[in-house]
Amino acid sequence: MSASTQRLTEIRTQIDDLDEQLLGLLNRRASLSREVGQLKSDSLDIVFKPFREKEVLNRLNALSPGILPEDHLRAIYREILSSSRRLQQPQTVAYLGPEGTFTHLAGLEYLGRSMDFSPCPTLHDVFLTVASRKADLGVIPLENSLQGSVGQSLDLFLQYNVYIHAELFSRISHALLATNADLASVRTVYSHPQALAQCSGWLRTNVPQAVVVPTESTAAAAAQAEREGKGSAAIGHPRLVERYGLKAVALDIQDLPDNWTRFLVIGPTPTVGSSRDKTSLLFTTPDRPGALAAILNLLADQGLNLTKLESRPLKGEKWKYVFFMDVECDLSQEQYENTIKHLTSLCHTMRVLGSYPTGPHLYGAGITQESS
Ligand SMILES: O=C(O)C(=O)C[C@]1(C(=O)O)C=C[C@@H](O)C=C1
Repeated sequence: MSASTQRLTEIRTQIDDLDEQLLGLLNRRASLSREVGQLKSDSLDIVFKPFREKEVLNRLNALSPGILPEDHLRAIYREILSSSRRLQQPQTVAYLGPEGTFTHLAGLEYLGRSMDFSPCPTLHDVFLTVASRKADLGVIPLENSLQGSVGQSLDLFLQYNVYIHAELFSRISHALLATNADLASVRTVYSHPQALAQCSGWLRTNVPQAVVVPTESTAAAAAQAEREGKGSAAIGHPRLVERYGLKAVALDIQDLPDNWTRFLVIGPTPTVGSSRDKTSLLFTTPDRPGALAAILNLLADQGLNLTKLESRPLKGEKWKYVFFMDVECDLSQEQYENTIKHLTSLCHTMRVLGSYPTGPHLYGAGITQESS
């Protein structure tokens, strides 16, 4: 036996030994998690605690000697936490399907593979499924760094009593997918309106002859392109290639390379407990001069930073608007009780959509980076 073969045998024996220890430790962790699950079920508490998960990940990252890269540590723990949640109680996650949409892939990368992911044909169905408690959680796209808000998602918060539990940012890289690799033969390009808009420059330059047709999702577009064959293409995640038997005719076709979508994890009940980083609010203002300014001044006086303020038309009431606001602070804390009361008195209607931790930035393939 050569020296290197002997060393290899020694190393593998040590790895086996460490794996045994890891197995024991993972089982002990699982058993403790089950106990937490029992306590939660006795007090009707929610299984998914994103702030605690962020705390676990950040603490380990700070303690890590660094041989294992941060991204790997986070990816491994994503699955440990996913399994831990499942041991407490299997969780169904509704998402805008079918399989392979950006929402699905972002949800998998954030929540891990031990969740029961359940596709919904429309965003409306995701909200309905969560609000009617047919799913424990839902994943929805909220806004894109190039195209702005997904108006439908904002509007659906008005229709359904669902709450925000977590957010995540996912890098979006689009591909043109078709059964046939010849760009000149493309007559129709299908995709979700957001994806079509994010690639509009590329489409104009590279397939000017093609008609663009919106679909409910990028994966639905891929299925359509596959059904129609030659002459049809779809825009979506390159991974749709395997699911729908298509070719990736062009990669990275979004008009700007740094293309990110912010997704939200929603649930049927509000979150409670430990301190979170930000709060989302939905409100309407009285129809009088300075109504919005009074709200903004109140937050400014408290030293609270706004990270988003967007108005949407109030359906059925022409030229009236509803505001969606993100505040960089956990307004559910007791110290903000008076601020919330004051805010509510300044609004016509006001709903706290949730307080939650600042989300990680996901780069695909399970490698993640936490935002600062
Ligand atoms: O601390 C909890 O509340 C737990 O349920 C434990 C645990 C974990 O495995 O660390 C599992 C699920 C939660 O989302 C957060 C953390």
